[in-house]
Amino acid sequence: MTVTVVQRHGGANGISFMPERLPPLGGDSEYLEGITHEGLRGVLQQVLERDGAEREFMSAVHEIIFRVPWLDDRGQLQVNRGFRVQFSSAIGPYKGGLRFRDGVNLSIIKFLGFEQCFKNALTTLPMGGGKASRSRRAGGSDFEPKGRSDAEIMKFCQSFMSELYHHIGHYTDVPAGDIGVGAKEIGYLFGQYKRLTRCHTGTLTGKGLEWGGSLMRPEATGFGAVYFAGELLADVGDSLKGKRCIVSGSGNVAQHCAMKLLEEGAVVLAMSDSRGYVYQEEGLTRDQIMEIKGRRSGRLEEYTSPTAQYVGDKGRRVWQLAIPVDMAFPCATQHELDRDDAVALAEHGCKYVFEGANMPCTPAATKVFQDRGIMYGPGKAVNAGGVAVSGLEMSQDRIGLQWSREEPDPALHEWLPVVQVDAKLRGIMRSIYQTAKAAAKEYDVSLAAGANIAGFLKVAEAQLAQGAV
Ligand SMILES: NC(=O)C1=CN([C@@H]2O[C@H](COP(=O)(O)OP(=O)(O)OC[C@H]3O[C@@H](n4cnc5c(N)ncnc54)[C@H](OP(=O)(O)O)[C@@H]3O)[C@@H](O)[C@H]2O)C=CC1
Ligand SMILES: O=C(O)CCC(=O)C(=O)O
Repeated sequence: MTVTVVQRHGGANGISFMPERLPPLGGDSEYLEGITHEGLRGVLQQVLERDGAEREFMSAVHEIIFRVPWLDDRGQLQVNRGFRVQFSSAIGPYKGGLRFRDGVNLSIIKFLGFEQCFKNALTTLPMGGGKASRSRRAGGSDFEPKGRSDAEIMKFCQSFMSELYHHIGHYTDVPAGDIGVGAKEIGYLFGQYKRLTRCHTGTLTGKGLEWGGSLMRPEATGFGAVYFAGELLADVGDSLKGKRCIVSGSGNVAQHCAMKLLEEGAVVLAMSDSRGYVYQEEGLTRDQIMEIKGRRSGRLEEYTSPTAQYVGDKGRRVWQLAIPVDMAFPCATQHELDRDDAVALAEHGCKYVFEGANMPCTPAATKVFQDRGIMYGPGKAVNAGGVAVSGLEMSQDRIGLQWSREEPDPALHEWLPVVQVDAKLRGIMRSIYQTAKAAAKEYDVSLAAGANIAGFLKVAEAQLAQGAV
């Protein structure tokens, strides 16, 4: 069952307009007018009770909220909530990740979609023969895969896709992974999509290499964050070599960020999860990070090492580690780094913060960075490498080829232009940095505001050129 909440005469922020399905804003009863289906009325009533305060935002975007029923291993019926929010398809199909995590709600999905819009605009990908990128879209569910069996995850994914497939397609809307959605979940989602549509198209990214995925999609976000940092440091006459770094999280983005930092000669002091962190004075080794990396569904507290220390997080977050630190890479989740954490980082000598996660620093934290002269790379620029390689995956799916990671494949380069995914990713991250910097200079604002302006202008100009539809 789907509940679509849209406004009759277009959205207040002028970004997205969808056909009318429900009456315009007004009293709650207006939303329910003419809806005779008992179940649908019940769901709508719940939506209004839960999210009724968000009327203005509800009117500006296309939101889809649906029930996801599935049977757990005990044969008990479970019902989760599924979400999808589409903002703008001005510069290409909607594009953005799916998040499966306890506590996911419409507000989180909206913020992710909003950031995604401008991030995608910054990627400058050549698509369909022109210079285009994808527009924003975000989705997910309050389903928590942690602690669930593979069979349960598969059943949930199949039920989730049984509704979502109505709204997606390789030229319409292309989901990917985010927190709680990795290669396994993408596989189950894709299988169900294919079963329902009978089409093997590139409708999801982050697919397995053998069935339409791109090399380097798993690494792309974390590697891209380090490439962005390298660009900024080089620009100010500094380098990553020997830099003492704290990386939060230990999931996809954090792991690849940490591995790339080591490759570039930096030192990774600590990594974390939602319960604590692992720390080693002289820096974690490649083997230790690889071992942490293997713990996707486990807990860091179960990680044992003769040298590294596990610290349970009882209000003392990884950012509060009382050791000299040069750089911070928050790569876990939104608002994980607050004002006190920013002050602690500043006091321990931190000079750079790069957001691998989406909006990990609170506004109060970014104010501290500004006041203390800490250089700050915003998420929509720093972590855009993931969606950029998703864009490359879409291109590969369209032409039915797989590009190489570094060296061109001699069998292909005779007759087709060859793209080396790693070089392309580096180039995209360089271009994002340069674009944000140029806008910051032109408008005399911070790098973060420069990234916002550059992303916004691309979307707005495309939209205006298309008659503001
Ligand atoms: N995957 C991608 O390509 C992209 C991801 N991002 C963003 O990067 C971030 C991480 O995503 P991803 O690595 O894919 O997700 P994963 O699910 O792979 O990993 C998330 C990690 O963050 C940890 N975490 C969650 N909440 C907290 C918290 N409050 N404090 C400390 N650690 C926490 C998790 O720990 P635990 O196991 O305890 O839950 C886990 O280690 C998100 O903000 C996502 O939106 C951005 C661009 C692309
Ligand atoms: O690869 C994608 O489509 C989206 C990745 C993502 O979730 C993000 O950029 O925040």
